[in-house]
Amino acid sequence: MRTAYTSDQIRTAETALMARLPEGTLMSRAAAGLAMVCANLLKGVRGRVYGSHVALLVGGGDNGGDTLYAGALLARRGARVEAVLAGSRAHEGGLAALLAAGGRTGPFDAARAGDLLARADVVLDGLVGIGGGGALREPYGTLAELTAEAAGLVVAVDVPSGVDASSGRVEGPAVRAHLTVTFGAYKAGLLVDPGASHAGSVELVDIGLGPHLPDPEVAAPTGDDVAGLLPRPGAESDKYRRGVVGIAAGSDRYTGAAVLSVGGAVRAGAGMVRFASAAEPVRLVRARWPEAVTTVLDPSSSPESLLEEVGRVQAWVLGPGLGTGPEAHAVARAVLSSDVPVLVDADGLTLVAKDRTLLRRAAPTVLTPHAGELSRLLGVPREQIEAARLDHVRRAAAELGATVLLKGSTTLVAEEHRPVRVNTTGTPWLATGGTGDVLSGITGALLAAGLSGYDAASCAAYVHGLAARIAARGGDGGGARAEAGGRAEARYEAGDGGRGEAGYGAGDGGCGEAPIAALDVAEAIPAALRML
Ligand SMILES: NC(=O)C1=CN([C@@H]2O[C@H](COP(=O)(O)OP(=O)(O)OC[C@H]3O[C@@H](n4cnc5c(N)ncnc54)[C@H](OP(=O)(O)O)[C@@H]3O)[C@@H](O)[C@H]2O)[C@@H](O)CC1
Ligand SMILES: Nc1ncnc2c1ncn2[C@@H]1O[C@H](COP(=O)(O)OP(=O)(O)O)[C@@H](O)[C@H]1O
Ligand SMILES: [K+]
Repeated sequence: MRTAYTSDQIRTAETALMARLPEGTLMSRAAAGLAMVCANLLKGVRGRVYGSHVALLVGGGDNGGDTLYAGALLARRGARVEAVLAGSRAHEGGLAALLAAGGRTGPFDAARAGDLLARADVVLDGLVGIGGGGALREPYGTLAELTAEAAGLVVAVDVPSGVDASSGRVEGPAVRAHLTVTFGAYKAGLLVDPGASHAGSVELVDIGLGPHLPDPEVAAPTGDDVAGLLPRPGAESDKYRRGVVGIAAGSDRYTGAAVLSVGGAVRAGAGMVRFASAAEPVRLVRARWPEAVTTVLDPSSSPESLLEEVGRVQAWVLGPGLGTGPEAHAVARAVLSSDVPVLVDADGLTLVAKDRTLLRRAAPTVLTPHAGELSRLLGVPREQIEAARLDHVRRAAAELGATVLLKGSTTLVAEEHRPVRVNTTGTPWLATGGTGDVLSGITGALLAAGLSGYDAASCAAYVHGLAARIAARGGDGGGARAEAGGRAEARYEAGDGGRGEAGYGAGDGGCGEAPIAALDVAEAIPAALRML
């Protein structure tokens, strides 16, 4: 599990560690790690450190201090290091070290900064780290914007300046780094969008903080974690023990969502899928997935007897394509009255947003909204949710008493009193109609197999993202493994090399990926499971 923390948690841990060490030890550890990563990058792009150009953007705090010391180490190895001192002050020891090593410094001047950035092989963003707050003030904001035109690689020191380290919020100009070298522990804002997409690939430098860290705020399961949680059939298994999932989805008007949700469940390994709906979706599901056992619901039945014909299930998926009228409401009421875990998605979420009494139940509930659906559930504008995803997914879990999986560029899973789980797989090609329906089926299958809502949702998101990447790469597992992942990994191979992440972590929709249809994602689930 990759764990991540807020700035306050990091500061508390640092204070405890610093009390045991001579002054300056942590900064020198951080700077040494940073310089080593930069030296490797320079060797990659220039063949050697000697003679390369390095630009330092230096703020007035310790983030600037790290940057100056790292610059000094690179200058000692023959790099031509020039610093823009953007603050009213600069870290004294760091500045002295850089000058003593032959580095050059100067105050902020837009033309000079632009010139430096055009020449540098590597630019270090040391404007602001965990001490940052709110939108960047001038001249930091201008410098952050100028980094977009840098010719070389942009390396963020600890955190990309302009990104809130605790939440990933970005309130104004912010550095978009190819690589972030972070110290001591991952900051939550590096894993959650929009911060995550500013951070690029993230490399952790150990400064000995580990024993002082509290419980994390955020955790990103690795492929090994997911593999350890996924159910596997044993010799004693039969279809009932593996888990029967009920799917109440689709309507005469919306039929595709039902086919996709059932596909997700079948391919994710449900022991059996029982599908209950109107006549037309039942006909289509039977045609595409003959494995599913289907029931045509009689809308004139009472809520108590509506699902009687369906048979026993261990978990329900409710909502994709269900519609939002009185008949759909009756189905939602019947499903949510059951004593088994229920996943509510799509139209089911609209029904629940209008009638929160549906959520008063004893068995676990998993809600899988995208930002628009969460906006309806919480009564908060969608943009606010997109800007502060971590805060809102936590709030939803607490307020609605459910496990909440918030979909989007970084999928988050929240449950009260647990770290928010961040998904690391996926590709922007997933942003196409119907892929969420597939996710609902995968999650339902895992719930039926007995995983908790929290584990089912986070494992399903991981498998779904992995399947999408395999599908986007043409369904060839071997080819996908040979290629590197997101833009940063492709260039620096800086991923953590964990199972799945090296070749299949979050993609950027570029290199070697092509558009996918939702059914392709369902079909690629077995290939994804084989990799875990
Ligand atoms: N603690 C440790 O043990 C270790 C810490 N380490 C390092 O220290 C970093 C934290 O250092 P820190 O606490 O000095 O804060 P930092 O991130 O440099 O920011 C403060 C500066 O930013 C400025 N500033 C703030 N907001 C701003 C805005 N919106 N717009 C513009 N300016 C803004 C603020 O300006 P001021 O408010 O003072 O005018 C001040 O100058 C941490 O990220 C890591 O890199 C490592 O060495 C490992 C050991
Ligand atoms: N920019 C993006 N990058 C990666 N994944 C995305 C992005 N946008 C959406 N997704 C994923 O695509 C899926 C879309 O689901 P959803 O919004 O429910 O669509 P639908 O209702 O059409 O099925 C979710 O799994 C979501 O996390
Ligand atoms: K920074």
